[in-house]
Amino acid sequence: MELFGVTALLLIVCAVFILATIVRTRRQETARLPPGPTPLPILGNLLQFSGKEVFKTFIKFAEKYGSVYTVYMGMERIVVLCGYDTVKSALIEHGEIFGARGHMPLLDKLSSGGHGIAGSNGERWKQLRRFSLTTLRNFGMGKRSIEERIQEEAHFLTEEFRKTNGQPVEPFFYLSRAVSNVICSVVFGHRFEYDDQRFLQMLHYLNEIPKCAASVWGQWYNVYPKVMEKIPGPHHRFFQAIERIEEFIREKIKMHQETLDPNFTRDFIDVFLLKMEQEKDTTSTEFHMDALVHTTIDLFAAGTETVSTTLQYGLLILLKHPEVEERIHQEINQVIGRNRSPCVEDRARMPYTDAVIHEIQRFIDLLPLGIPHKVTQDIEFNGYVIPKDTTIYPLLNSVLQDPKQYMRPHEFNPGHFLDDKGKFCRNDAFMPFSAGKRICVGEGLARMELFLFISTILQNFTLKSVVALEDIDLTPSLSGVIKLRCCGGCTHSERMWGNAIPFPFQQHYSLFQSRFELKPGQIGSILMPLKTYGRLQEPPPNNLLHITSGMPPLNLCITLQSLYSIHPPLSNGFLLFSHASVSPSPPPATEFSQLTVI
Ligand code: HEM
Repeated sequence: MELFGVTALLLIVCAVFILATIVRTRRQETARLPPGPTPLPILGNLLQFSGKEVFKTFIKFAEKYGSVYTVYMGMERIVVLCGYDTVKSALIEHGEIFGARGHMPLLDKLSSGGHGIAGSNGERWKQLRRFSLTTLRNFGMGKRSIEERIQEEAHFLTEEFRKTNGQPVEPFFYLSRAVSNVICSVVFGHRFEYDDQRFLQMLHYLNEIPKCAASVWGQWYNVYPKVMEKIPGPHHRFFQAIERIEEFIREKIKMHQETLDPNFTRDFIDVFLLKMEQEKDTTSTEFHMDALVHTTIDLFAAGTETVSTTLQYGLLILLKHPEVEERIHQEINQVIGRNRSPCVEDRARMPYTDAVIHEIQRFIDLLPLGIPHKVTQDIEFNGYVIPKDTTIYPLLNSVLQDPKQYMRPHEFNPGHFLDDKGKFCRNDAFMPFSAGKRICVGEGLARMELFLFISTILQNFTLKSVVALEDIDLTPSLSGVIKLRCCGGCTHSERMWGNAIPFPFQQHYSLFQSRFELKPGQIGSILMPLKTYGRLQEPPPNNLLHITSGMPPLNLCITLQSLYSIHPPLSNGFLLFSHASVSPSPPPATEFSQLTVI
């Protein structure tokens, strides 16, 4: 009995000693880490986050713990960097150490465990990034420059707008095709017709990626990937989308292999295939089939959704600020006129337009959290020690809306990029593309596209809102890793994605009533997929339901209700309230056509 008592006592002493050692080691470790909110076991600080606008919680923490702090997303330790000075110091001054890609399960899934540029590190990342930048640059200077490809596409886009003949249109529907065609032309060597079924399928799948990243489901997946893999939910659409995109890219590569001519490289894939051939005997080569597939996916995906969402959001902002749009029209009139297409050189002579585009990007703050980095070694930073391999969030939102850098950070104000003489003025805290070693590969291309598309659209059309300006809501409908802002019914669709719980029909009903009025003789179009999501393997580009005027509102609602009850929304394609109508007549010599937006 006595022996038992002594053994028990010894065990207790040992347990207390071990526990004390663990607590001491953890204290020592955490004492040197940046401060932060106290985490719970397993959950970390998750309960303190607002599901919808994660970045706002990050900003709140910064107010309490300072510009460098530690949070735990589940069990993963993350050091968050806030404000221009801190982010610049890390990504630029200590760029070598802060320049690695951090852990992000959605990205790992997209890059199939670290192939491609965005998800890789080390020698693989260096080689693939350098190769992609050089190849993109060479295409820029080649026979048919990237600028010409964008001009051509902007022309197709305005022609498409014109074809709608006064009917309302949803700009995103068109913008994503046009933008994607630019990167397709560089990567695959050709553009697609706007009604090409395969192309539309791919756009549908591409659209699932940001939607997942912006949704609560995507955020949970980023924290508990293994658990979420097993739980059903809309995030599985993302996995399916990646598989389909990968199949498509592999098909394209196969076609390229069959027709490859070493003396005439048509596009990015051709140049990569030749590089693979050159290095086929080098055992350490990074140029193999998986790298080609995933680098192509990176360019195709990153090159489509980012720019088209920026354009879509940008048009909405211009709608809300007609005085800004008017000044762009004046600048277009003075510098470009009506008889030629806008070109990149015009940008230097159009400071106001340039400032507006910068301000659009700053204001919409597309990737508020940035994309995670990690540190490649222990580093003493701002008085703290960040251990090797810690995931880093460079909070781009805190840079783009840093009150020390921008006069009125939460307002849309092109003056942020203009001096008192109206000249364009740079601001180093303009970091929508991030900064340092990992800065966006497509920055140059994206900036060219934003300028050429916006100036071409406004050279041909004026935007007109059919709702009161104060009813135009610029709040993003979803905001996780990426902010999404869609319009009209799309907002609903995005919210559905976020919550995955169907909204009661009544809400749709009131939305229709408030936003969609059919007048006699007028045709309104509602873009609506007719297949169920469950059965839907392909996007439904042509399954558009056109509801003509004269249909009694009741009928309209019954039709929608019955469709809605069987068909949960699936993408931008669902119930997209038309957003703009385009004047059918060619532009008069001195005036612009009208793009009426609801
Ligand atoms: C408005 C448009 C765009 C925005 C706001 C944007 C923003 C960003 C941001 C914030 C990053 C993360 C940088 C970091 O890790 O710190 C990034 C990375 C990247 N972007 Fe973009 N991007 C845009 C357009 C494009 C385009 C058009 C392409 C394709 C040509 C592209 C390709 C990439 C790639 C490949 C990466 C990964 C770079 C790396 O990990 O080294 N992006 N982008």
